[in-house]
Formats: sequence, C-alpha cells, structure tokens
Amino acid sequence: MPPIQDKHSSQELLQAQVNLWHHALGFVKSMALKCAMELQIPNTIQHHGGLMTPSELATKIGLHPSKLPRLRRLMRVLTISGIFAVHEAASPGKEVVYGLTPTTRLLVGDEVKSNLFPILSLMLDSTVIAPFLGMHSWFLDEHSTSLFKKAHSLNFWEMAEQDDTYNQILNNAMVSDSNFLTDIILRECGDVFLGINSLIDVGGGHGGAARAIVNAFPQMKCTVLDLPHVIAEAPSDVHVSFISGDMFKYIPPANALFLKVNSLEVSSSLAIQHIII
Ligand SMILES: C[S@@+](CC[C@H](N)C(=O)[O-])C[C@H]1O[C@@H](n2cnc3c(N)ncnc32)[C@H](O)[C@@H]1O
Repeated sequence: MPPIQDKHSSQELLQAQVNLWHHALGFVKSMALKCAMELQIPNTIQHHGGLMTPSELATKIGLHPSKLPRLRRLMRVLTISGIFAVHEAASPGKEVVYGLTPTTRLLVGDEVKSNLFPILSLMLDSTVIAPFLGMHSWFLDEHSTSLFKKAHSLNFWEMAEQDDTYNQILNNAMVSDSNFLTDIILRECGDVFLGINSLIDVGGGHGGAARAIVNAFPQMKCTVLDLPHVIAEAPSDVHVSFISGDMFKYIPPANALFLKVNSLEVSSSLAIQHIII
C-alpha cells in the first residue's frame, strides 16, 4: 500500500492532523474548566457585578502578576468554547472584559436548584477521571464489568461507603443534579405525578428530587430509599422520609416508584430489570 502522503493533498493531510490534535488535546477543555472552577472564577466575576478585566480578575483571585498572560490563555480556551463571554476592549490599549454566559451562570446560582457546581466538581474529580486512563486494559479484561472498579477496586457506591470525603462530594453532586433536572421535569411534564399519593425514590440520595416533587405536590407521601452510609448523612426533612436499605433486596410499597440512574454507574441493565419486574 502506498504511503498516505501519496494519496492525499497537503490540505487533506493537514486537516487529518488537526483532527488528531483535536482528539488528543480534547482534555485541555475540561481541565481548563476544572481550573477555572477551582480558582473560583465564575463566582468572582459574578460577585464583581458580572464583568471583569483580566487584571482585576488576577488580583481578586490572588494570582502573581507574572501569571497574567497565562490567565489570558486559560480564559481564551474558555471564551472560545462559550463557557465565558469576552467583550472587546473599549479603546486601544485597554483590556478586554470577561463576563458570564448562561453556561457559567449554572455554576454560580445562589438557588440550589440551578447550581451545577457540585456535580461538575464530581465529574472533574481525579477519582472519576483516572479510570479513563486505563480504558484499554479494561477492554482487554473480559471479567471486568466496571471501568471505575477496575481502577479503584471498588465501585462508585462502595467507594462512597469507605471514604467520607468522597461520600460527601458524591451526595452533594447528586442533589445538585437532581434539583436541576427535577425542576425541569416538573415544569415540562409535572402532570405525570397527578393523582399519586405515595412515591418512593429508589436510590434517592439526600432527597433532592423527592424534596422538589413534594414541594410541587404537598399531599404526596414521599420516601427516599438509599444505602445506609448515604441515609446516615441525609439532612432531616419533615416532608420526606428516609429509609436505608438495598434496592435489590427490598423496596417498600408505594403508588409510584421513581428511579433516576446514571448510565455510567449501571454495570448491567439486568440490575434495573431486577428492580422493575
Ligand atoms: C445516581 S445516584 C442518584 C441519586 C438520586 N436519585 C439523585 O438523583 O440525586 C444513585 C443513588 O443510588 C444509590 N444506590 C446505589 N446502589 C444502591 C442499592 N443497592 N440500594 C439502594 N440505593 C443504591 C446510591 O447510593 C446513590 O445515592
């Protein structure tokens, strides 16, 4: 077979190389977002009235002046991808101004139902990222069903049971995700809950979804079932009851069962069938 260079134009070869670069360096986007969150950039801009120059931002987040050009580069990655907005300098010699976008506003909302900071922090945590570095060996291991377990020797939930800090990060993340999504579910198709007197949220974590549902339907008796280490840390609530247990062993009876799972964690669709049947 002739070398690929002989079959394609220079333009096509350069385009193919760019494609490879995009894939190989795709992680830079997520690491830039992680860095901006850890430096509290979205909050800082919000608390400064929504607009900030690079110099103001650097000073406020405590960066050494020598890091200013790097901060501009970081923000360039994030403005090009629409995470932050950038407004041109008012006049030559003046600095550009950074602002928030609808995307970054989801990371600074004071209301818990619209603040996705905790779930993003979990997604960008090294515990979640590290397993992807070993994806090839997971593929080659016919006995391994979970990428996460292959990396940590524990699955998502076992890890939470053993590590208090991780348990807290995970539970806060789930509440943040649930608050956001349940609000949209209630807005778009809330009538599916009409006429239901009792509901059990299976694997309901700290009750983010259950609390939103019971707020919208106060007559409903809502119960959350989750693993003991999760329920032990759940905040008490007069409108939602919490029960600790294993969903694969027992689910208390109710008019309706609410189950919100993440495909990344479900090692087998058979497990879900086991609950539903
Ligand atoms: C993706 S989280 C969803 C949490 C909650 N539904 C929410 O949206 O905020 C899945 C939940 O299932 C729980 N879980 C996992 N295995 C379980 C089991 N065998 N029995 C009960 N709960 C379980 C986890 O502890 C976790 O809180």
